[in-house]
Amino acid sequence: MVRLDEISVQYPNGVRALRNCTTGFGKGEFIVLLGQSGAGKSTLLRCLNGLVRPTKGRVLTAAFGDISSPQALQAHRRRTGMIFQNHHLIGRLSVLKNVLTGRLGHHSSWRTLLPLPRADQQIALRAIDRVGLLEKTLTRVDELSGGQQQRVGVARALCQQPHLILADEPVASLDPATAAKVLESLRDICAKDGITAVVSLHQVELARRFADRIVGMSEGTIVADTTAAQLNERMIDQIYGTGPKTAPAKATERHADSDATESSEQQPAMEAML
Ligand SMILES: Nc1ncnc2c1ncn2[C@@H]1O[C@H](COP(=O)(O)OP(=O)(O)OP(=O)(O)O)[C@@H](O)[C@H]1O
Repeated sequence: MVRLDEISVQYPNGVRALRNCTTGFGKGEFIVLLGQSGAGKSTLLRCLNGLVRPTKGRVLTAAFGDISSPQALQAHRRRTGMIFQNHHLIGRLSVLKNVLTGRLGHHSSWRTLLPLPRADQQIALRAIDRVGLLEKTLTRVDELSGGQQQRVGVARALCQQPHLILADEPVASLDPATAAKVLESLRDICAKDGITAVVSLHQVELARRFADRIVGMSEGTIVADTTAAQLNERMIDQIYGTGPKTAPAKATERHADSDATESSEQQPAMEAML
Protein backbone atom coordinates (compact mmCIF):
# COMPACT_ATOMS: atom_id res chain seq x y z
CA MET A 1 0.00 0.00 0.00
CA VAL A 2 2.89 2.33 0.85
CA ARG A 3 6.56 1.52 0.60
CA LEU A 4 9.75 3.19 1.74
CA ASP A 5 12.53 2.37 -0.67
CA GLU A 6 16.05 2.93 0.75
CA ILE A 7 15.07 6.18 2.43
CA SER A 8 17.73 8.37 4.00
CA VAL A 9 17.18 11.79 5.55
CA GLN A 10 19.88 14.25 6.48
CA TYR A 11 18.62 17.52 7.97
CA PRO A 12 20.27 20.81 6.97
CA ASN A 13 22.08 20.86 10.34
CA GLY A 14 23.85 17.63 9.33
CA VAL A 15 21.86 15.22 11.53
CA ARG A 16 21.30 11.92 9.74
CA ALA A 17 17.83 11.05 10.98
CA LEU A 18 17.15 8.07 8.69
CA ARG A 19 19.68 5.71 7.13
CA ASN A 20 18.69 3.50 4.24
CA CYS A 21 15.29 2.47 5.56
CA THR A 22 13.32 0.01 3.46
CA THR A 23 9.95 -1.35 4.50
CA GLY A 24 6.36 -1.58 3.34
CA PHE A 25 3.00 -1.15 5.03
CA GLY A 26 0.10 -3.26 3.77
CA LYS A 27 -3.56 -2.36 3.39
CA GLY A 28 -5.34 -2.52 6.73
CA GLU A 29 -2.17 -3.17 8.75
CA PHE A 30 -1.79 -1.53 12.15
CA ILE A 31 1.92 -0.86 12.52
CA VAL A 32 3.59 0.55 15.61
CA LEU A 33 6.96 2.30 15.39
CA LEU A 34 9.02 1.85 18.53
CA GLY A 35 12.30 3.50 19.36
CA GLN A 36 14.08 5.74 21.80
CA SER A 37 13.72 9.48 21.59
CA GLY A 38 15.65 10.62 18.51
CA ALA A 39 15.53 7.20 16.82
CA GLY A 40 13.85 8.67 13.74
CA LYS A 41 10.17 7.72 14.20
CA SER A 42 8.72 11.19 13.55
CA THR A 43 11.03 11.68 10.58
CA LEU A 44 9.85 8.41 9.09
CA LEU A 45 6.20 9.41 9.61
CA ARG A 46 6.89 12.79 8.03
CA CYS A 47 8.46 11.13 4.99
CA LEU A 48 5.29 9.10 4.60
CA ASN A 49 3.22 12.22 4.00
CA GLY A 50 5.88 14.28 2.26
CA LEU A 51 6.41 16.77 5.11
CA VAL A 52 10.07 15.74 5.04
CA ARG A 53 11.66 15.03 1.66
CA PRO A 54 14.13 12.17 1.73
CA THR A 55 17.69 13.05 0.85
CA LYS A 56 17.84 9.67 -0.83
CA GLY A 57 15.29 6.99 -1.73
CA ARG A 58 11.60 7.06 -2.60
CA VAL A 59 8.18 6.76 -1.00
CA LEU A 60 5.90 4.75 -3.26
CA THR A 61 2.15 4.32 -2.86
CA ALA A 62 -0.04 1.75 -4.56
CA ALA A 63 -2.65 4.36 -5.46
CA PHE A 64 -0.52 7.30 -6.59
CA GLY A 65 3.00 6.01 -7.26
CA ASP A 66 6.09 7.97 -6.22
CA ILE A 67 4.97 10.87 -4.01
CA SER A 68 7.89 13.06 -5.05
CA SER A 69 5.72 14.46 -7.87
CA PRO A 70 3.47 17.34 -6.73
CA GLN A 71 0.30 15.78 -8.18
CA ALA A 72 0.91 12.41 -6.51
CA LEU A 73 1.79 14.11 -3.23
CA GLN A 74 -1.38 16.20 -3.25
CA ALA A 75 -3.56 13.15 -3.99
CA HIS A 76 -1.74 11.05 -1.38
CA ARG A 77 -2.07 13.74 1.31
CA ARG A 78 -5.78 14.10 0.67
CA ARG A 79 -6.13 10.44 1.66
CA THR A 80 -3.65 10.52 4.55
CA GLY A 81 -5.02 11.40 7.98
CA MET A 82 -2.67 12.77 10.64
CA ILE A 83 -3.14 12.41 14.40
CA PHE A 84 -0.84 14.35 16.71
CA GLN A 85 0.10 14.06 20.36
CA ASN A 86 -1.17 17.58 21.05
CA HIS A 87 -4.33 17.09 18.98
CA HIS A 88 -3.91 20.30 16.92
CA LEU A 89 -7.56 21.17 17.32
CA ILE A 90 -9.05 24.64 17.34
CA GLY A 91 -10.24 24.95 20.93
CA ARG A 92 -12.92 27.58 20.47
CA LEU A 93 -14.63 25.71 17.64
CA SER A 94 -17.11 22.87 18.06
CA VAL A 95 -16.29 19.20 17.63
CA LEU A 96 -18.21 19.25 14.32
CA LYS A 97 -16.25 22.18 12.90
CA ASN A 98 -12.94 20.67 13.92
CA VAL A 99 -13.84 17.35 12.35
CA LEU A 100 -15.02 19.10 9.18
CA THR A 101 -11.53 20.49 8.66
CA GLY A 102 -10.72 16.92 7.57
CA ARG A 103 -12.85 17.56 4.45
CA LEU A 104 -11.06 20.71 3.32
CA GLY A 105 -8.45 18.89 1.24
CA HIS A 106 -11.26 17.38 -0.83
CA HIS A 107 -12.29 20.75 -2.25
CA SER A 108 -10.67 23.34 -4.45
CA SER A 109 -9.51 26.43 -2.60
CA TRP A 110 -12.29 28.68 -3.96
CA ARG A 111 -14.99 26.13 -3.00
CA THR A 112 -13.82 26.08 0.60
CA LEU A 113 -14.70 29.78 0.89
CA LEU A 114 -18.37 28.67 0.94
CA PRO A 115 -19.95 26.52 3.65
CA LEU A 116 -19.06 22.88 3.08
CA PRO A 117 -21.77 20.72 1.44
CA ARG A 118 -24.29 18.67 3.40
CA ALA A 119 -22.59 15.45 2.29
CA ASP A 120 -19.44 16.57 4.12
CA GLN A 121 -21.44 17.27 7.27
CA GLN A 122 -22.82 13.74 7.10
CA ILE A 123 -19.36 12.24 6.72
CA ALA A 124 -18.24 14.30 9.72
CA LEU A 125 -21.22 13.25 11.84
CA ARG A 126 -20.59 9.60 11.05
CA ALA A 127 -16.93 9.97 12.05
CA ILE A 128 -17.97 11.66 15.32
CA ASP A 129 -20.45 8.87 15.97
CA ARG A 130 -17.79 6.20 15.39
CA VAL A 131 -15.55 7.64 18.07
CA GLY A 132 -18.51 7.83 20.47
CA LEU A 133 -18.83 11.60 20.70
CA LEU A 134 -22.14 12.26 18.99
CA GLU A 135 -23.64 13.92 22.05
CA LYS A 136 -20.68 16.35 22.07
CA THR A 137 -21.05 17.35 18.40
CA LEU A 138 -21.74 21.00 19.13
CA THR A 139 -19.54 21.29 22.24
CA ARG A 140 -16.46 23.49 22.09
CA VAL A 141 -13.37 21.35 21.90
CA ASP A 142 -11.66 23.19 24.77
CA GLU A 143 -14.46 21.96 27.04
CA LEU A 144 -13.53 18.30 26.43
CA SER A 145 -11.15 16.01 28.33
CA GLY A 146 -7.77 15.07 26.80
CA GLY A 147 -9.07 11.63 25.78
CA GLN A 148 -12.18 13.12 24.20
CA GLN A 149 -10.02 15.66 22.34
CA GLN A 150 -7.89 12.88 20.94
CA ARG A 151 -11.04 11.09 19.80
CA VAL A 152 -11.93 14.29 17.94
CA GLY A 153 -8.46 14.06 16.36
CA VAL A 154 -9.26 10.50 15.27
CA ALA A 155 -12.65 11.60 13.88
CA ARG A 156 -11.00 14.44 11.95
CA ALA A 157 -8.57 11.95 10.37
CA LEU A 158 -11.46 9.57 9.53
CA CYS A 159 -13.38 12.45 7.95
CA GLN A 160 -10.72 12.50 5.22
CA GLN A 161 -11.84 8.98 4.27
CA PRO A 162 -8.16 8.05 4.42
CA HIS A 163 -6.26 5.13 2.98
CA LEU A 164 -3.50 5.79 5.49
CA ILE A 165 -3.45 7.23 9.03
CA LEU A 166 -0.18 8.47 10.52
CA ALA A 167 -0.20 9.02 14.27
CA ASP A 168 2.79 10.58 16.02
CA GLU A 169 2.65 9.55 19.68
CA PRO A 170 -1.12 9.96 19.75
CA VAL A 171 -1.55 8.83 23.36
CA ALA A 172 1.59 10.24 24.99
CA SER A 173 -0.35 12.85 26.94
CA LEU A 174 -3.13 10.51 28.11
CA ASP A 175 -3.43 8.37 31.24
CA PRO A 176 -2.90 4.61 30.62
CA ALA A 177 -6.58 3.61 30.63
CA THR A 178 -7.60 6.44 28.29
CA ALA A 179 -4.59 5.75 26.05
CA ALA A 180 -5.66 2.12 25.68
CA LYS A 181 -9.25 3.12 24.86
CA VAL A 182 -8.16 5.59 22.17
CA LEU A 183 -5.80 3.05 20.58
CA GLU A 184 -8.39 0.32 20.72
CA SER A 185 -10.96 2.48 18.98
CA LEU A 186 -8.43 3.60 16.34
CA ARG A 187 -7.30 0.03 15.69
CA ASP A 188 -10.84 -1.34 15.43
CA ILE A 189 -11.98 1.37 13.01
CA CYS A 190 -8.86 0.97 10.84
CA ALA A 191 -9.31 -2.81 10.75
CA LYS A 192 -12.96 -2.48 9.78
CA ASP A 193 -12.32 0.09 7.03
CA GLY A 194 -9.06 -1.44 5.73
CA ILE A 195 -7.10 1.71 6.64
CA THR A 196 -3.35 1.30 7.05
CA ALA A 197 -2.19 2.90 10.31
CA VAL A 198 1.40 3.76 11.22
CA VAL A 199 1.57 4.84 14.84
CA SER A 200 4.62 5.84 16.86
CA LEU A 201 4.50 4.91 20.53
CA HIS A 202 6.81 4.93 23.50
CA GLN A 203 5.12 2.08 25.36
CA VAL A 204 6.17 -1.46 24.48
CA GLU A 205 3.13 -2.91 26.28
CA LEU A 206 0.72 -0.89 24.16
CA ALA A 207 2.60 -1.87 21.00
CA ARG A 208 2.32 -5.55 21.95
CA ARG A 209 -1.35 -5.20 22.73
CA PHE A 210 -2.52 -3.29 19.67
CA ALA A 211 -0.05 -3.70 16.80
CA ASP A 212 -0.28 -6.20 13.99
CA ARG A 213 3.35 -5.44 13.30
CA ILE A 214 6.10 -3.64 15.16
CA VAL A 215 8.90 -1.78 13.41
CA GLY A 216 11.75 -0.99 15.80
CA MET A 217 14.12 1.88 15.11
CA SER A 218 17.48 2.87 16.52
CA GLU A 219 19.68 5.73 15.35
CA GLY A 220 17.79 6.16 12.09
CA THR A 221 17.88 2.49 11.16
CA ILE A 222 15.17 -0.17 11.20
CA VAL A 223 16.52 -2.77 13.62
CA ALA A 224 13.42 -4.94 14.09
CA ASP A 225 10.40 -5.75 11.96
CA THR A 226 8.15 -8.34 13.52
CA THR A 227 4.63 -9.34 14.43
CA ALA A 228 3.61 -8.14 17.86
CA ALA A 229 3.42 -11.74 19.10
CA GLN A 230 7.04 -12.38 18.09
CA LEU A 231 8.58 -9.29 19.65
CA ASN A 232 11.17 -10.70 22.03
CA GLU A 233 13.69 -9.38 24.57
CA ARG A 234 16.57 -9.51 22.10
CA MET A 235 14.66 -7.27 19.70
CA ILE A 236 13.71 -4.92 22.52
CA ASP A 237 17.38 -4.67 23.45
CA GLN A 238 18.23 -3.86 19.83
CA ILE A 239 15.61 -1.13 19.82
CA TYR A 240 16.36 0.38 23.23
CA GLY A 241 19.93 -0.77 23.84
CA THR A 242 20.35 -1.24 27.56
CA GLY A 243 17.88 1.56 28.19
CA PRO A 244 14.41 1.40 29.67
CA LYS A 245 11.72 -0.75 28.06
CA THR A 246 9.27 2.07 28.42
CA ALA A 247 10.89 5.21 27.17
CA PRO A 248 11.29 8.14 29.52
CA ALA A 249 9.05 11.17 29.50
CA LYS A 250 8.77 12.79 26.16
CA ALA A 251 11.40 14.86 24.53
CA THR A 252 9.15 16.16 21.80
CA GLU A 253 8.68 19.79 22.70
CA ARG A 254 10.62 20.76 19.59
CA HIS A 255 8.23 18.69 17.44
CA ALA A 256 5.22 20.01 19.29
CA ASP A 257 6.42 23.50 18.47
CA SER A 258 7.10 22.76 14.83
CA ASP A 259 3.80 20.92 14.42
CA ALA A 260 2.00 23.76 16.16
CA THR A 261 3.55 26.16 13.69
CA GLU A 262 2.21 24.14 10.79
CA SER A 263 -1.28 24.07 12.24
CA SER A 264 -1.38 27.65 13.51
CA GLU A 265 -0.37 28.89 10.08
CA GLN A 266 -3.37 27.07 8.65
CA GLN A 267 -5.83 28.14 11.34
CA PRO A 268 -7.17 31.44 9.98
CA ALA A 269 -7.80 29.87 6.58
CA MET A 270 -9.52 26.90 8.17
CA GLU A 271 -11.78 29.06 10.28
CA ALA A 272 -12.79 31.13 7.27
CA MET A 273 -13.85 28.00 5.47
CA LEU A 274 -16.13 26.61 8.20
N1 LIG B 1 13.79 19.60 11.77
C1 LIG B 1 14.90 19.02 12.22
N2 LIG B 1 16.11 19.61 12.01
C2 LIG B 1 17.23 19.03 12.45
N3 LIG B 1 17.29 17.85 13.11
C3 LIG B 1 16.12 17.23 13.35
C4 LIG B 1 14.87 17.78 12.92
N4 LIG B 1 13.89 16.94 13.30
C5 LIG B 1 14.50 15.91 13.93
N5 LIG B 1 15.83 16.08 13.97
C6 LIG B 1 16.83 15.16 14.53
O1 LIG B 1 16.69 13.93 13.83
C7 LIG B 1 16.84 12.83 14.72
C8 LIG B 1 15.59 11.98 14.67
O2 LIG B 1 14.54 12.75 15.22
P1 LIG B 1 13.01 12.25 15.22
O3 LIG B 1 12.19 13.37 15.70
O4 LIG B 1 12.67 11.67 13.91
O5 LIG B 1 13.07 11.08 16.32
P2 LIG B 1 11.91 10.39 17.17
O6 LIG B 1 12.25 8.95 17.24
O7 LIG B 1 10.58 10.75 16.60
O8 LIG B 1 12.08 11.07 18.59
P3 LIG B 1 10.94 11.37 19.70
O9 LIG B 1 10.49 10.05 20.22
O10 LIG B 1 11.67 12.17 20.73
O11 LIG B 1 9.84 12.15 19.03
C9 LIG B 1 17.12 13.44 16.09
O12 LIG B 1 18.52 13.46 16.27
C10 LIG B 1 16.56 14.83 15.98
O13 LIG B 1 17.24 15.72 16.84
